[in-house]
Amino acid sequence: MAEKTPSTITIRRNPHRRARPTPSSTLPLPHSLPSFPLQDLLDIQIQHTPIPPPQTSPKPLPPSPTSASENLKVFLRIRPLMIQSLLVKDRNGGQNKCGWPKNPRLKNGGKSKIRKNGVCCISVNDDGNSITISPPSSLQDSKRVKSEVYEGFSHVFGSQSTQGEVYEKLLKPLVDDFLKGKSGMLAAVGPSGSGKTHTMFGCIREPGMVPLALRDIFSSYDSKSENEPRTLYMSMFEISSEKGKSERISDLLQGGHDQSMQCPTVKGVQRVIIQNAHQAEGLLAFGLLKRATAGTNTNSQSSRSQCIINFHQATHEMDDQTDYSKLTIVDLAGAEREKRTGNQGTRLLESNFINNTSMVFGLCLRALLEHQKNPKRQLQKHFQNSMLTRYLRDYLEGKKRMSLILTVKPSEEDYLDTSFVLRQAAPYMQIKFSNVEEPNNLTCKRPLQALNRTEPLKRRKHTVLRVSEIKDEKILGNPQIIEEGHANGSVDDSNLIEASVYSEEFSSRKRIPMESLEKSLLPFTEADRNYKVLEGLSKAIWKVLKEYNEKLKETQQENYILNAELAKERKRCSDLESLIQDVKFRCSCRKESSESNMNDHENLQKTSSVSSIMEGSAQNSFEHARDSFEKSTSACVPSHIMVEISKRCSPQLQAGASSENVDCRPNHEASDKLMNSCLQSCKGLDKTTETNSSGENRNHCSDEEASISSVSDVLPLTNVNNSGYNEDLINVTDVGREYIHHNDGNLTTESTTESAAPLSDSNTEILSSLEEVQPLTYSSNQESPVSSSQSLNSTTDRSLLTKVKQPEKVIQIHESSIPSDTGTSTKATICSQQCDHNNVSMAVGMSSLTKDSQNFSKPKRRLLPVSSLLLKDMSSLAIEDEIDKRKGARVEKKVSFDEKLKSQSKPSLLQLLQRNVLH
Ligand SMILES: Nc1ncnc2c1ncn2[C@@H]1O[C@H](COP(=O)(O)OP(=O)(O)OP(=O)(O)O)[C@@H](O)[C@H]1O
Repeated sequence: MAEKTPSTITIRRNPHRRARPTPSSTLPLPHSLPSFPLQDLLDIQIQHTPIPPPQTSPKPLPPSPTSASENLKVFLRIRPLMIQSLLVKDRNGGQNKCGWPKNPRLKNGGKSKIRKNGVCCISVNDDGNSITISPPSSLQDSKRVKSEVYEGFSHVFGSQSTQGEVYEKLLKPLVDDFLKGKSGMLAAVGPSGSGKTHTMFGCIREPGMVPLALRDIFSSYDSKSENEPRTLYMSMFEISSEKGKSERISDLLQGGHDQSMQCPTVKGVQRVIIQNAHQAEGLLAFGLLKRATAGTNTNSQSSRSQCIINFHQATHEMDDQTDYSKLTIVDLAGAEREKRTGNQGTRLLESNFINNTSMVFGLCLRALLEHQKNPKRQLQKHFQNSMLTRYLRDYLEGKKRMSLILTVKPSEEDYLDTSFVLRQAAPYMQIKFSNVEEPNNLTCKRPLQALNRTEPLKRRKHTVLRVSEIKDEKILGNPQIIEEGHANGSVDDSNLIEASVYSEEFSSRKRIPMESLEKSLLPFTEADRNYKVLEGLSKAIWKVLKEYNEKLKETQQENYILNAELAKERKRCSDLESLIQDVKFRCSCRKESSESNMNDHENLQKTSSVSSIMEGSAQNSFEHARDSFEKSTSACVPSHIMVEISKRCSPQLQAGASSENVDCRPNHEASDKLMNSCLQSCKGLDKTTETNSSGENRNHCSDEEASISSVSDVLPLTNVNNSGYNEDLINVTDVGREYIHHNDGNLTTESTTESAAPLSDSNTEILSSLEEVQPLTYSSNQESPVSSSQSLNSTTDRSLLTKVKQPEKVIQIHESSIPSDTGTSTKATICSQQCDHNNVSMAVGMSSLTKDSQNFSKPKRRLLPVSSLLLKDMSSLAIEDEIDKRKGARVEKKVSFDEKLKSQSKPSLLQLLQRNVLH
């Protein structure tokens, strides 16, 4: 059912809220929103304070004289300008020991600007506690930088101040406290070449703070020696850069070596008992000579390390390791800009180290100031970032008194460096030392100070595991620190370190209840869980990377194998190519050498195949044809010819059929002679052709034709290409021509006889037939274009006939019987097979000549027409090469045409023979 929807919607508005005054004593409820303090905002009265002049910077708050706590004393000393000019003079005069090239960015090698150094940019105000620094005119115009006033210094020493004046105000109070048992420290801070080392150590004519302090101390000892005999110890070492990568502590006293540091003490640094001031000055001079210095563009003898000198005072009742008071004097290496110094290489690495240490030093003081302004804010542990600050940790954390001396250069050229140092150091004056240790507390050494803090991560892990391990033992470290970190919402690494330190310290002493343990373990259990999660994640990543590494190795192995196989295949290909080249070379050699054509292996195989084919069929046909031939020609062919035919043909055919290496040359010659003999024998047939028309011969002929066709089938002509066939035809033609040539010789001797008539009469047809063949001869052999008619008509021209002849062709003649229906017909079956383009093996099955005629008185007359007709008929066959047959449809047509010719060749040949014989 559909619910009924109200026709009207009533919106209920909440009643108007009235702002309730929040009781000041009670906190607001968490769910109640405080009212917007509009009335309070309207009641605020804006006080129109006078705008300070633009050229002056906002004044830092001066230390309140009424404050009970003691502020950090910051002194300022301005180096004389004259000295700078002298330094410049030395630099230009070649007396500068600086071996580094001058900064190329400085125009004219800095000479023009150096001359401007005569202008001072710092002026000491009348109160003696403030200065006014004015930028150069160039900066005032371009960047609109105005003059700045820095005040609040404990004292400002002008350029004309002496070392004694500085000592009286700077170090004398610290020395007095030192003698009274109060520890203190004096550190010189300032840019490079500003006079820190000069202020601290001075020279023979103007001894610095340290010699003056020694003199003051020993004078005090001399006056109080009888009452309170004390022993003064001295140590001197430097902290320098180790190739720009790490820090190194070197003992500067005689016989000192590189030392290791265990905060805040330096392990192994010599403590030398000072007997008098003269001895101490000698040690100082030795230490300064040993100190790392180098020349830069700003200072010919620039300090490259932080030098620390400690004076320890002890009474005779104390042991060596217990100090009554301690005075530390630190000469920092001056911060420097690369643009000014032009440092390169090692100097640049040193410069980075020096600037880094100076920066950390300033950060520690800033952190201390911020912590003092806001005690809830955790004191940053910047002191861990350098050895110097670690060593001076107590001073930088405000637990011991210290004083700073800022040294600056007054020239306009150094305006940027000077203003930077002043801007950085101005806030330091607000640092207070409210928790200064009493003199008696100086003897107390914290156990944690002996711990090495260079491995905080390792210590933290150890602490976590340690806490988890001691969970059952209900032992925990300092709960106060842990709770402090827990109250702040986060546990800082430093707190963990501290906790670990104090846990070790207190673990053996204090047992706490279980509730506190569980409460204090919360951050550690969470950290432990996070640690385990990260550990599992890292293990998983490591496992995946390991698997990928294994796959990569497998792939590389496969790649190697494939490369090896590829190399093998390439080698094999190269061998095959070389083999092919060798075969080609041999083939070319065979081409050139016609005598050795048949020696080729493939040709031999083909020849052997042909011979093998012929062996079966031709042998039978031969036997049959020979019988027929002997039978038919026994009457008309002379007996000696028959004997010759029998002699030459039979062994050759038999040998050719049986032997693989058939040398067709003898067969060729034998066949030529056989042909000649046959033709000669046929000469006598021309007389009987007209009278011979017996039907027996026709029947016999049909039988013989069947045998010939069978031979033709066995010996197909498809292996004969155009050229080969033409060559074969030429050979056949040559046979006839030889015969003609041969007869020509006979005719020459009998030129007036009757035998000359057939050459001119009936042999005109032979000539015409040969004319048709002759172009093929020239086309295939590129002979000179001599017309066949001419050569043949001039029967006496032996040269031409000889030219037509190609003795290189290998011809193999097979005898077969070609019966003629007229009794004078002659059939020649050409069975040729071409092994290659230049190797022609031709088998001509010479049919037996059947003749009924008994008269062989003029064999010449009929011989020529018969052979010419035979050639003409054969030329008209246009037998194609088998290779061409395989090439396509066009070839198929030819194949069909050949087959057609094969089927039609017999009647046409017979017709031609009959027609010519009748003619
Ligand atoms: N108040 C001065 N009176 C006379 N000569 C001074 C004064 N201040 C510095 N000099 C000279 O200036 C040159 C550079 O001074 P010093 O080597 O003390 O500078 P620095 O601040 O120590 O430089 P760095 O930090 O590179 O070591 C020295 O030859 C020194 O004698």
